[in-house]
Amino acid sequence: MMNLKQLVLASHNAGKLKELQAMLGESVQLRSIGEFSSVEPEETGLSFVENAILKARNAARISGLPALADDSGLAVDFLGGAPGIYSARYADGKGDAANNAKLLDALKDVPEAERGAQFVCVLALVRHADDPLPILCEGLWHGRILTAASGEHGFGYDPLFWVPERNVSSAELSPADKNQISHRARAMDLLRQRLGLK
Ligand SMILES: O=c1nc[nH]c2c1ncn2[C@H]1C[C@H](O)[C@@H](COP(=O)(O)OP(=O)(O)OP(=O)(O)O)O1
Ligand SMILES: [Mg+2]
Repeated sequence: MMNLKQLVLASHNAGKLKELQAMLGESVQLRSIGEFSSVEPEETGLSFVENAILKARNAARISGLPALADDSGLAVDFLGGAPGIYSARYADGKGDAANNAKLLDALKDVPEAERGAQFVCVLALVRHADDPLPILCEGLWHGRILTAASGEHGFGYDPLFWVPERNVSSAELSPADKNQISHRARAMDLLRQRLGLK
């Protein structure tokens, strides 16, 4: 289908690169778009799908290689699905710690039963910048937002995301465990199937 030994990851997030590379194994080498450019494209889409495609096309254009993009985020029930596609920008670009603090504040006094949330991941793979048929795969992960941060692993909102099936926060899971059950793992599972890698 395409030469998957040279796949560029359209992401400047080191946490994503680590997780996706671990899931793909050694048969596919993911190269970061950071090797080619430090300019991040503006994520102007209104959906995870649109932003994933936009990032993948941009990376393919810059690198000349097939490109994989991951657009992901946290949809909190009590907030009507926010921050959603704006998760990375929730605290106006001040970073993970500020995002987490803002989320804790937004859910202050909200009881446990109303703290449901989903991590969402959309993966988009394009063979070239103008590919008319991107491969799209989605994964969801259901959990709850904690009332305080817990755990040191992972990135982003992991310290605030309670994983009911394991009784720990996402940041308390080992990387290997997170990579078995996360939203990203589910999306990658579908992608591997679509590519005939499993
Ligand atoms: O497994 C996860 N564990 C914790 N947090 C996560 C996860 N997956 C996504 N997230 C959060 C991080 C960021 O606040 C937003 C993604 O935003 P998103 O634009 O897709 O990624 P990004 O800007 O960090 O890197 P890039 O766009 O270059 O791929 O959702
Ligand atoms: Mg981003």
